[in-house]
Amino acid sequence: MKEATTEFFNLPIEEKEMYAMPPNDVHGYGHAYVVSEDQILDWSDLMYLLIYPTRCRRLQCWPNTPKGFKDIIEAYSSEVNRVSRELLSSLSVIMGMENHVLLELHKEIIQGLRMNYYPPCITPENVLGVSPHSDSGTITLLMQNDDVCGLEIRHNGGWVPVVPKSDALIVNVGDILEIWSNGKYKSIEHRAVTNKNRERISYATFICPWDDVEVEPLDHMVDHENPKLYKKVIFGEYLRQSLQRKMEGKKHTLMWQELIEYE
Ligand SMILES: O=C(O)CCC(=O)C(=O)O
Ligand SMILES: [Fe+2]
Repeated sequence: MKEATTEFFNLPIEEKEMYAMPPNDVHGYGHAYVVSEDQILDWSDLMYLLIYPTRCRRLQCWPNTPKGFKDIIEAYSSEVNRVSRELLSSLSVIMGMENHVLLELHKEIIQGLRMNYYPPCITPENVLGVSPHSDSGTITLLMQNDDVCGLEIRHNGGWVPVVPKSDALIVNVGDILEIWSNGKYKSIEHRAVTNKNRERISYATFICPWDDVEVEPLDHMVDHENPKLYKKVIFGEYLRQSLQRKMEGKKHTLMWQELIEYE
């Protein structure tokens, strides 16, 4: 997976543009969160593919080069899908439910793969690879290069690097798990910084509920001491709203909390 993806991003731009993301779309090769002509873009390219359910795939966006890349993506993603189902099952138990509950709440898992490519940057202090944000789904499973740092998480008002470990996936809590758990598990604010000498690639698999799933704090996570903190959202609408905004850390989740206070 790592070799094939590196080869893909190192192809001439004309070849990568054969898979270009259409305007107002998220599939294919391009750039995330482009919301205005005059914004400063993040120092990265990406390739986004919807993997599951298979009937939703846009196969014309799946790269033909390098040879066999499609099969590699398929094999990698089906293993990550297996791991994510195990994680949802354990999380259900940790949250005091039967092991199938979180998976069922998704109706059908939507799984997306975002491959982020960060070229070296001669002035890394002036740009970000990815601006601060939290992921919108339930959980994210992230693989990164073994030997190039870049990912940082927000902790105590500062940024802490997540040092790569070979053969390890990083699991991020996303906004939907934050809502279901009524804020017990907070989605993690994170960003990626760039590097002067080395390119870096990361592979983020987003696990999300089906588009029309209504998400709100689970009944048993709300009680006298833990009043309901989030209002109900429809996942698809929530996702589209967050894609239309320039990333600004976790401001969007705070916004709903305010909404509920004023309701
Ligand atoms: O490159 C990274 O480590 C982070 C990527 C990321 O946050 C994302 O794709 O949502
Ligand atoms: Fe992210």
